[in-house]
Amino acid sequence: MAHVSFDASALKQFVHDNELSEIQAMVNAADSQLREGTGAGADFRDWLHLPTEYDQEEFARIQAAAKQIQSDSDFLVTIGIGGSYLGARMALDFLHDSFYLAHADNDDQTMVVFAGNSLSSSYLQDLINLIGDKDFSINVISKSGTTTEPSIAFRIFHEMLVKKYGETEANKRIYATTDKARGALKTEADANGWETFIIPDGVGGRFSVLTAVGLLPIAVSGADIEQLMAGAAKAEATYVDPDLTKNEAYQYAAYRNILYRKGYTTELLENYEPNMAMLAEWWKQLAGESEGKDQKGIYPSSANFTTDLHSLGQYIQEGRRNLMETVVKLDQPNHDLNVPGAANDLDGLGYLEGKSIDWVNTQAYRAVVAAHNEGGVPVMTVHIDKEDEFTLGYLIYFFEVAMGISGYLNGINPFNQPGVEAYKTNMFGLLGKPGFEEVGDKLRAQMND
Ligand SMILES: O=P(O)(O)OC[C@H]1O[C@H](O)[C@H](O)[C@@H](O)[C@@H]1O
Repeated sequence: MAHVSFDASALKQFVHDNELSEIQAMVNAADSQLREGTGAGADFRDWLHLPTEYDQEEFARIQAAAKQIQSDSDFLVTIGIGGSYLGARMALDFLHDSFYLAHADNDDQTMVVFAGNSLSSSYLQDLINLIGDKDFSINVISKSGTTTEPSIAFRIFHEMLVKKYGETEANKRIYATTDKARGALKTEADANGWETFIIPDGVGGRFSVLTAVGLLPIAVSGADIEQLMAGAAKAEATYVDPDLTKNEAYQYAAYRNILYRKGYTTELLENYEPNMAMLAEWWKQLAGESEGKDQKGIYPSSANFTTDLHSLGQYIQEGRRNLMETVVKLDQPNHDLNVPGAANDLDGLGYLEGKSIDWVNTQAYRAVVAAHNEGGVPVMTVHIDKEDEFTLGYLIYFFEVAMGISGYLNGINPFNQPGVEAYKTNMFGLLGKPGFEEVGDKLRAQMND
């Protein structure tokens, strides 16, 4: 059985059979842009071959660093935001049990915790309290080395580390993942002798989970990064033929573009497993930064089922008809339970007695697809067979390659993100960063400060 399979059978009333073959020529063109580097942003396609061409020396150093951290630390504070955070975070949720952090007192396990992904001081204080006087190391991750949120968090935990261990020992407990030559973090790392890992030039942040950015924290958590890469390598080999009848990742890209052009401008990535909520957050950056530009693009959103059927469900069923859905459906949960019997059957669930809860979950999924179809919402499904490293690597590559093709199909550069600078310039103005005084003055005048 395929580890990841794409199912468009519920699109029949929304997309005619001929439409897929009619978009094939455009897919061929997008494929050439992506594979041959003739499209915009061609310098940022090195993620395409990461699973098979990863620097083996660096991979071995990641494994060795993970072992070292596991042996000397109760916590790894992983500091980063956006592409320097979401991949590892979603992988941890996906690969570990639902109450991962509740095991923080287990001496045998190094807990990976995250900082620098918001500007919440309460969060930072809570994390400081959680670590308490336990042993910890830091993995600071930033391609640019100057992003505000991680830089502030790093100051906090760096200071805490030096206070606890002294300068020399602290320097041995800092692992910096950054650009190979440029940037503030690289300069600081070299000056202090921190072990460094590389975010390759040709890999943008949102495509970097299969570099040290994701691999080091994932390995520290105890997950098998060789299997993760093996799954991605299998996907790399699988999704090469541009023929839409043979390439399911390309099919996904094609269908979402066909639907987008019909007015389905928002896509919800959905799951039926709470530990996949962060998968959607990772996917939202991948899709949003890749495609939302030049005043166009599918708006990537998400919903967690069956939970949100009791909140967003009404809107999806009957609200404005601009929604499409992509369900990531797990076919085989790690655990299954049966619905227990009850003496009095007051809740009327007796008819489910002895049935597996996962079977109930799957019937819910099937019922929702039919209801949403009926309500005018096209639903696609990406089936995954289990929640393990191999399948996750496969799934990561499925979405990455689909996003590259999808961006070119919509006539944009999928690999830049010029729009993220606008708010930063304003923020630097308001914060009084040297060089941004004029912006600050102008904004304050507008705001009547
Ligand atoms: O890794 P860094 O340079 O710190 O960047 C972290 C993130 O922040 C930026 O604002 C970009 O929008 C993201 O694409 C990037 O992943």
